[in-house]
Amino acid sequence: MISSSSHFSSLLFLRKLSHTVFVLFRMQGRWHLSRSMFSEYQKLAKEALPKMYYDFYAGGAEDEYSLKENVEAFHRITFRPRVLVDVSRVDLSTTILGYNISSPIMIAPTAYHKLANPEGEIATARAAAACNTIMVLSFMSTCTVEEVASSCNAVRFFQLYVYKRRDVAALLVQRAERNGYKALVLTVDVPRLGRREADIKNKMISVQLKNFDGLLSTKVANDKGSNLEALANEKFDASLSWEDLAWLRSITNLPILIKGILTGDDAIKAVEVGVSGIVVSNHGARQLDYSPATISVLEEVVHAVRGKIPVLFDGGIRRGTDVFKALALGAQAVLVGRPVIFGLAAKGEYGVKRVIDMLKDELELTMALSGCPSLKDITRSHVRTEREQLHSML
Ligand SMILES: Cc1cc2nc3c(=O)[nH]c(=O)nc-3n(C[C@H](O)[C@H](O)[C@H](O)COP(=O)(O)O)c2cc1C
Ligand SMILES: CCCCCCC(=O)C(=O)O
Repeated sequence: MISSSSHFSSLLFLRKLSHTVFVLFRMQGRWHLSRSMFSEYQKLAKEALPKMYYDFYAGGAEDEYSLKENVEAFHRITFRPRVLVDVSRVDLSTTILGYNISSPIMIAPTAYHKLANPEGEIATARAAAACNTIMVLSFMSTCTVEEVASSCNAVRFFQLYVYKRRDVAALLVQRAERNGYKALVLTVDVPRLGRREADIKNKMISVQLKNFDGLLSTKVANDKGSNLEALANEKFDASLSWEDLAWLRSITNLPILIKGILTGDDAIKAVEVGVSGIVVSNHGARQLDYSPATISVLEEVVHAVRGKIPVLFDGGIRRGTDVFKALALGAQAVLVGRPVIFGLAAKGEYGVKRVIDMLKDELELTMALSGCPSLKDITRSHVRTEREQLHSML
């Protein structure tokens, strides 16, 4: 990782290769190739994991166009920093749905943490507590709702998929509520599972999830392709629609956020049905390939919402600069998926904490260098989007 250092006598170029930003720099007379901390954790995760699991975590849908775009669209946004602002103290703290957290960086819901580390979601939750941030526990968690709740004092939200067996979804919601989860995050972009070709080739497994013991089986074992795809086809309710928000509200008192919004039109509907927030997300590019990079649609959604509910964001966050860009374009906070999993696979709870701390440190530096002592100082005019750059050339 490159840190601020006077040892660098030259910095040759920045170039994008897949998810990795390489910087060739000259230090003490020799050329070195550096990579971001994210890609170092990704590399460690790849070494630590069986290929099937690594491919599941890292992969996207079909051609993986959106997977690359989620990351690369950030690279096309530049800064408009302000100088001579007192940044001797930089405050990253914020409030999400009334909960104070140390920075606007939260943990996205991701499935199957025990495939990355034997402690599973408990390790992730403990890292969230240590970083004083919010973890969104996946509906497809390998630890139970109760185990994660009793493992630490992290503020936890619970992500919900709606199974055809609505009674099972309702039971999980009630267990989450009883165990102190503070909000529900309804994921709406998986009526069917995206075509993840690595998982199909690897015949990705689906394990029995303890949350559903005694309720239904989540283990599918066939050798025809992705068992996850088979499970989703068997269990997920593809008929879920806007009308079902009323049903969800009738079974819980928790605030409901909708995750998976990509257009202003759907954002307006979300406000109309009365949810407490939305997450702009394309599911880490694992569902509809050629869906837009999430950062490229954030502003459209923010404008449509007109400040009525908080807009959260995920997809492609790999650097503190990415967090800053999302906030400048109107997100209240961001969620990170793969970086957390790679931290978990590489170094367990410590790895997750390191990944979050690294993003926080980078965000703090970005704020200082942009002249923003607090999050409210980050404005739209601190970034220049690709469209603005093109416009200025006309
Ligand atoms: C391995 C993996 C598993 C995921 N599982 C879930 C899940 O169970 N529920 C959900 O709503 N989203 C899930 N997601 C999507 C994430 O919540 C999030 O939208 C995405 O990872 C953000 O992109 P990023 O990985 O580039 O940070 C998953 C993503 C990955 C990579
Ligand atoms: C049976 C479907 C499993 C989905 C696994 C979690 C998820 O959302 C993902 O993107 O992967």
